[in-house]
Amino acid sequence: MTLCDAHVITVHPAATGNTGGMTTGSGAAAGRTRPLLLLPPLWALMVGAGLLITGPAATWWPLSAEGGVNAWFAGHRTGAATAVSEWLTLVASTESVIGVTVVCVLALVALPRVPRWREAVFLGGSVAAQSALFLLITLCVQRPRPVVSHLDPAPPTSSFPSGHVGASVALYGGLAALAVTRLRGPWRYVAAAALLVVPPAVAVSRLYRGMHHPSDVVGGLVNGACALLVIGAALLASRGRPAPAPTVREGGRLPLPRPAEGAVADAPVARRVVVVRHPLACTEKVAHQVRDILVRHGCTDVRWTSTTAERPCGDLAAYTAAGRVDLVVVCGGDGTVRACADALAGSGTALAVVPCGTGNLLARNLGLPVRPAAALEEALRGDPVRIDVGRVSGDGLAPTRFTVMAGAGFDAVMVRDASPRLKTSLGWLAYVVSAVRHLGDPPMRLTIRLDTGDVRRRRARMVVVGNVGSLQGGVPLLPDARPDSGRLEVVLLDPRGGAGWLAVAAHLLRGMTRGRSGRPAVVSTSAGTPPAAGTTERLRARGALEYFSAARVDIRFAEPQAREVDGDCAVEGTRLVAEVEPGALLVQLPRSRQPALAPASAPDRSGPRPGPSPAPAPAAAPADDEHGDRHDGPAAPVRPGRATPAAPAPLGRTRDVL
Ligand SMILES: Nc1ncnc2c1ncn2[C@@H]1O[C@H](COP(=O)(O)OP(=O)(O)OP(=O)(O)O)[C@@H](O)[C@H]1O
Repeated sequence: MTLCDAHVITVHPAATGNTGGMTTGSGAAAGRTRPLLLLPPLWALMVGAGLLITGPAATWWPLSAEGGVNAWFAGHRTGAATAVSEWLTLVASTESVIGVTVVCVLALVALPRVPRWREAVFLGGSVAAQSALFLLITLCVQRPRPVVSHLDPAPPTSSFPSGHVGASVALYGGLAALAVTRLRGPWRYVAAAALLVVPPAVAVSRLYRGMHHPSDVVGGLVNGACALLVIGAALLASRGRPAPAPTVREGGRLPLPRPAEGAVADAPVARRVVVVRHPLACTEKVAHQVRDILVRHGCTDVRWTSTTAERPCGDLAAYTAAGRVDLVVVCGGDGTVRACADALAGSGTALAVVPCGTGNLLARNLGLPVRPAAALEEALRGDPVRIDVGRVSGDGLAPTRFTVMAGAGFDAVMVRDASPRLKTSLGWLAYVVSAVRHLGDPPMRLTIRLDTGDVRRRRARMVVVGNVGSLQGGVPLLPDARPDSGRLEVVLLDPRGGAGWLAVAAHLLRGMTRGRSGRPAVVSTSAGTPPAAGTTERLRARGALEYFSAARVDIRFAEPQAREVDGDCAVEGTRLVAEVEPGALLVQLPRSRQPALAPASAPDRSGPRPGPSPAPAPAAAPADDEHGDRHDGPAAPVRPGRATPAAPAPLGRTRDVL
């Protein structure tokens, strides 16, 4: 089914998880792996060359002159040259090559905003393929080491081919290839040139140290280069230069290419689509992919709007006000998704997330692929699903909606103080760096009221109210949060000393490894008093984490505190009120993320449709809180993009560049 015949379903509570990596059709994958078939003939050729060198051709020129070359190097050894050659040998030693490869592979997966799985596999695969070829060749070819004094202990393997040289070609040549093809700017050529110097330098060092004949190092160069070319052809060749970026005109229709041959079979008729693009987060390449995917899915009426710091969902409100919009494709991070969700909640227009941000927590929690193109492709093949949104307000904080989490204290200062430069280079690790700086911040004094329950006094370093619960890496901050639960989950963090922080870390790590089984048991916190009706509360990690669940949460701080909404920082204030709008947002989700689908006739929990009519909200009886304020249940809904007149402050941009 495609968007054309979409119906409304509800998301299953377990529809969480995450995938990343490559999405390829089986035919394309088969074509791509074809170069790997070259490896056996390459091995045979190398073995043939080795047998020739050690057999009939051993006395032919230039092989007959190889002993002279080794003797010349041995006769010209100096202290400095020996030290340099020792260092070069170390750079290409088995331990170094394995260590550098592992670090680079991990960095390729963990550091970029979107994990570079293909590049990581290319690098690791090239080094592994080279090693395998080397070992298989030395099983068949036995060549003694040169007859000069050796500066290294001679390994038991054959002198032909050089393992050090082969490994250095695969590793440093592979890094050079990645630098040229995946980095930008002129300095990438400088980096590549520096990396490419390593293998020849290692080759000379092996001759100098008397460990190999010249033909051995040539064999090593050929071995490493062949492994690199074969694995590169299998993994990278099809992803060469991106096609020219589309001309995405603000508000304009896109020039429509003819549908590609691989167009989806059941492509719908023209659909009215608005693409909201954060121009700094969503690259031209991704925009181009989005355009092509939409075309393949038969979406011919596509309007693009760019966001700005002041208009975080661009002209979306104008488009939805002007007429029917079937789908809003959001190309940005959680901040852009939040702004669009705020405009679309209760409207019946579906939203598709193209994760282009640093955190992309909504996409991760909904189990969307983290690669932007794959996320859109899968979403368009799926169905619109209703999820809850939270609605947050406070002193100086205009009522607005969130899809992930809102909070105050530690997480808010972490978001506020994350360096824009580090976010660009390290991605979400920049938040970790910022968090470490605030580990010693003093706790907040606060009161919390759940639904119409009692006001509880607490101290905490952080309070987070979540619609979904996982942070980057699957850290289960709110293990019971479900985007369709009709409730919000709350956590108070109050670790006492280093032991408290360790207990929190251990608890979250256990939750990561155990997944859902790590959810906390329900316990009463107030000496035998059962949880109030409709709310639960739990203490975990030696009391450092306290969990609550409610449809409405009212938090007041003794002192003004930093606050954040879906990763955008808000002005400091003394109050944070959050309430759930059950099923208010339609999100296009892949079928694979919907283990159990409710029938198409599932009741629409979002209540009223767009416009000024009130959105649904949990029933809450009027009540006075301890400050004497009257709550008349959930507040009236926020009109998309509207701020309350009470001098609200807009959510702040936390970085200048992405
Ligand atoms: N053209 C622009 N120039 C500068 N800032 C912008 C622009 N467009 C949007 N913004 C700001 O970017 C923020 C949203 O960025 P983004 O979508 O990447 O969210 P994020 O919160 O950083 O998410 P993530 O953590 O997933 O990266 C909003 O604060 C918005 O005001």
